[in-house]
Amino acid sequence: MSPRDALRPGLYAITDPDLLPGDRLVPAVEAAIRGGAVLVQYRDKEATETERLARARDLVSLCTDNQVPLLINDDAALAKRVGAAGAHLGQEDGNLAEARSLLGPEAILGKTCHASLELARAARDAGADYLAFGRFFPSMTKPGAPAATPDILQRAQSLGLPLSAIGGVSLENAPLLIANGADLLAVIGGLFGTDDIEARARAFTDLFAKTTEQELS
Ligand SMILES: Cc1ncc(COP(=O)(O)OP(=O)(O)O)c(N)n1
Ligand SMILES: Cc1ncsc1CCOP(=O)(O)O
Ligand SMILES: [Mg+2]
Repeated sequence: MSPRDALRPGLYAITDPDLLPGDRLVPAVEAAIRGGAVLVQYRDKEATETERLARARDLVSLCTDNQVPLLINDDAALAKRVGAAGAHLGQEDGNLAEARSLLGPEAILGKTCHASLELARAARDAGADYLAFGRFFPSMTKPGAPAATPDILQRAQSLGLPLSAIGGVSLENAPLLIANGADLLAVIGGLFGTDDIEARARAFTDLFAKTTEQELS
């Protein structure tokens, strides 16, 4: 199965260098995976290039062993260098077509669309594999990120790609995002800011099963 085919609904665990300094990174991501995370993103705007390379390599090894795709934030070239499953690109992080030609047809490429259907359409047409919206709730990690409301998830359903929701996602507000159509819950503080990462990941994961069961009954 290609990494793209492995994309399925669930918890999208995104790392943070302040919450997971140094040696805490790998065990924390391991715990998130044990708790059911379906996708991992290495996001680190603080480390040196050498540190980023080493940490990305450690995560590729962990995620490959666990058959969970690892995406690199902002940096398709680093994704290529370490053999990651793909990259997440914001509006200022370079072009999807270039990332696709660098990483190949099987790579997973995500694109930030904030709260804009127009950006989402453009991302789909440029070859994104999932569309990322948010921030939906106040975020300590990125307080200034442009705000979105859950109805954008409903409106983006027609684009036919998996939808990711980010920004202040917690166990309390996650059901609203899932009910509005989020396939992936992208979480930093609400996951890696907790004492028991595995339990929190499992609790997020269980929300997907519950919402699906409710939809079926
Ligand atoms: C899954 C996901 N969604 C949104 C973002 C934000 O990307 P971007 O707008 O480029 O902001 P930074 O993360 O680079 O600060 C993301 N990384 N992942
Ligand atoms: C990267 C990013 N983009 C929009 S909000 C955000 C941060 C999400 O982190 P948290 O889950 O801690 O709010
Ligand atoms: Mg970015």
